[in-house]
Amino acid sequence: MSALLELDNIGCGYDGERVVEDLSLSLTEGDICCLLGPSGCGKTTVLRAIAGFLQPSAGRIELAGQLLASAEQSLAPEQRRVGMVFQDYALFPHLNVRDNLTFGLKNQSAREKARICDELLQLVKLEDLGHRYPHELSGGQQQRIALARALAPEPKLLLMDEPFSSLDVELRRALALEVRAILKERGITAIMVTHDQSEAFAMADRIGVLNAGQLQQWDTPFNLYHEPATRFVANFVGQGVFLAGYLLDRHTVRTELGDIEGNRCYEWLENTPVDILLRPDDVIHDDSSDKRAEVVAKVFAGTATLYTLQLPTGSRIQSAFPSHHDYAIGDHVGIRIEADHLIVFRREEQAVGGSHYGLETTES
Ligand SMILES: Nc1ncnc2c1ncn2[C@@H]1O[C@H](COP(=O)(O)OP(=O)(O)OP(=O)(O)O)[C@@H](O)[C@H]1O
Repeated sequence: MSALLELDNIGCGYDGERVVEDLSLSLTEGDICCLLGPSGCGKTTVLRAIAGFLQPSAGRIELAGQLLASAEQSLAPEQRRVGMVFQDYALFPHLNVRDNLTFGLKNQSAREKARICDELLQLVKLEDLGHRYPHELSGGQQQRIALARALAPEPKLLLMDEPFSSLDVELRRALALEVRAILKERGITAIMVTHDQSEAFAMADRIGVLNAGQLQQWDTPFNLYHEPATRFVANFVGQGVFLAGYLLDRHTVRTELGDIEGNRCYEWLENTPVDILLRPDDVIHDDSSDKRAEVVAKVFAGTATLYTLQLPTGSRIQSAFPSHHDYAIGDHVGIRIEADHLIVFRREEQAVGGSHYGLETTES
């Protein structure tokens, strides 16, 4: 599949101040992507630049080979064939659902508009509500109508800015999956902005993680979790903690939990100080293990309980135990590490000898 949208080193901001720097990404036709990141990192700013509400001060934005914007020129929003769904639905309160849906259709006959309307109402499964006014619809129904309205002019690209954030958690999840199915059915290419990871994971083929206006990684949900490219992504996506250690050889990290061997080769020298990312599913409950840790916090989550465990040196790790193992704060539990995808980042300090990090306590 070819790239539909290309952002090439764009920079943009407000009042001469750059908010987004050197951002490049390429979106394949038919893909749904999410921009994910903490509040204020620039997600909406990127969306506004693509929609045409903000002109980039550097770089180029192209859609299907056509230049949408650069520092020198900018195509008007209505000429871009880019649809937009907003957080607050933005339906016209004085128009009923059918009139909302056809509002943006200027060149079609009444008959053609009626056909498009029927088709879209069927797509979002609200066939019987065409006569209702926005205030007579639930939040989820309003957002489905807002989606249908954005699809009516057949945009090449759909942008959605936190489309589910006004809805309660249960409805958000359900609607995220439903909207994904609708977009896939129509082969719509879309970008959604969210700061909710589970929503991004449920919706997206590809996720861009932003921090302070910089794209940290543009990847599949699987790779973001298992192969985070930066410390920020490792911290921001999923759960887990860093445990200090140093490189024993090119495959093995020595930590206070013993020597942990991963499935890859590191290019750093022996004794390089590193931090190893341990996800809760890398730390396995094992009563027969001689590695012990103290339970210092626990969060029950149905099928599993997330324990925060303190090691003899005071370092803390997390582990998800099946929830029928019920331990109390202060209990000591056996653990072992099972980490195939060993995620390691170099720690910026002097190389160390073998007696650091309380390793004496865990070496046999
Ligand atoms: N119209 C504006 N004028 C000046 N600064 C702005 C304007 N809009 C946004 N900003 C600033 O630009 C930065 C990025 O804002 P943006 O809305 O893109 O963040 P975001 O990642 O979408 O955040 P959130 O998740 O909170 O919506 C913030 O520091 C914000 O204060």
